[in-house]
Amino acid sequence: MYLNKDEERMYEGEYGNTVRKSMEILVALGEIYGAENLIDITSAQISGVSYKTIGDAGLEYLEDLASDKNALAKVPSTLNPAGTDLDNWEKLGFPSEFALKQNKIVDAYGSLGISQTCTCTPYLVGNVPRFRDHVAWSESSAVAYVNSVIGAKTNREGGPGALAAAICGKTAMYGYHIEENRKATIVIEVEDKISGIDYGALGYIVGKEIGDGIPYFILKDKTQNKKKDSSTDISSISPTNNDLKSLGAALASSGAVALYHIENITPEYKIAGKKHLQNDKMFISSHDIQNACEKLTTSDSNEADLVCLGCPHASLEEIEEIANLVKGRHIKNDLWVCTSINIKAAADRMGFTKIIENAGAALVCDTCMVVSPIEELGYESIGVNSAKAANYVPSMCGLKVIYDNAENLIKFK
Ligand SMILES: C[C@@](O)(CCOP(=O)(O)O)CC(=O)O
Ligand code: SF4
Repeated sequence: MYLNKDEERMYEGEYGNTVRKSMEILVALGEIYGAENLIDITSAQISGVSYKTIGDAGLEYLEDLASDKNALAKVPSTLNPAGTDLDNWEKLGFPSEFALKQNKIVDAYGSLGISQTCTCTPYLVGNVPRFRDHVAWSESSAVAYVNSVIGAKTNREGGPGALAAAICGKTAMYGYHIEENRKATIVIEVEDKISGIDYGALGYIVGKEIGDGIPYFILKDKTQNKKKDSSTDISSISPTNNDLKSLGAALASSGAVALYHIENITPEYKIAGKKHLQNDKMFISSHDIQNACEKLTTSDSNEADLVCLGCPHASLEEIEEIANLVKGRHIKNDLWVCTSINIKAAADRMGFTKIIENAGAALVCDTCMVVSPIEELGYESIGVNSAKAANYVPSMCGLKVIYDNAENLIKFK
């Protein structure tokens, strides 16, 4: 692989051990994937933050990298969710040994110049690349969002690869960084109008079917087409950014999707094309969506001990919707709304946090139902409106799942 003079100096260790090790990781990845050179990136997003997923070995690795005071991230970089709410772990009942180790992990990242904002929706809080920027992100749902909705370019990096990229300000030129590799591989025609949890169910079905393919969605609404007496072949419904974050998260969790296109909606749909895909088509009906929702529910009961919303981390609008739903009422189940500290600060000011807390629920920052040790908090069943969470919680936490919209999951006294 070709390295320029400065990259060679990094590789030889002239900038210290951490830069050298990081450069070695980037070159090794580049060689595995056949990259010819490195490219500059404008941002990084680093997974591998929760003590639950990286353990003591991960903590040691990070403390070793952070002991080299010459190493600092070269580009704006943020962290994935941690295993606890870093400020309120005690109040929420997280085990103290876990919380202590968790704080050490986040401190090590901080010493490396990585922003200690722990969120899987960094694109809502300032880590916002521009169209066509090269970036190195690793949270799979954020990778899907930044590639598809924003049109920046990233591979699905692993945690160490994204951290190495942050420290060097570079990544290897292969995969989704190359224009040619961003073309759609299958057309998915969604025949009936979808909303709410249907987007997650759709992502779940398609991800399972296509693995690491690139879907080109056409979202239709049969009823509307009938009314207009036309059956045009273009997307006729318009998902919100929240719908897109649910769709991408699900696609990336049941499959290894990193990029999707939606006709008339996402920025690259015209270049990604569908003309070359005459024979590669899949049709999804409301019946398929209903089946997927049922499959994602593993609990026999219709009432969960804990309802956990915000996977990926909730936006301010989603928090407002929850506040409107619970305002002046008392919730029977425990309810967590997971988000970033930045969005919570805005929710505090808007009065949403107070409303949610008065109803008996909590706005939980920095963490989520998958990467926190909820299995140690005595819950047996969980209600989620995220297909990604529904897909991961049984194996990552061992709880029974109910997959439904928030208004059906939250029970009132
Ligand atoms: C499940 C996930 O959202 C969170 C756990 O990842 P990690 O602990 O940051 O490695 C990771 C992913 O989907 O990329
Ligand atoms: S499991 Fe969901 S909430 Fe947790 S880090 Fe992943 S996307 Fe975010």
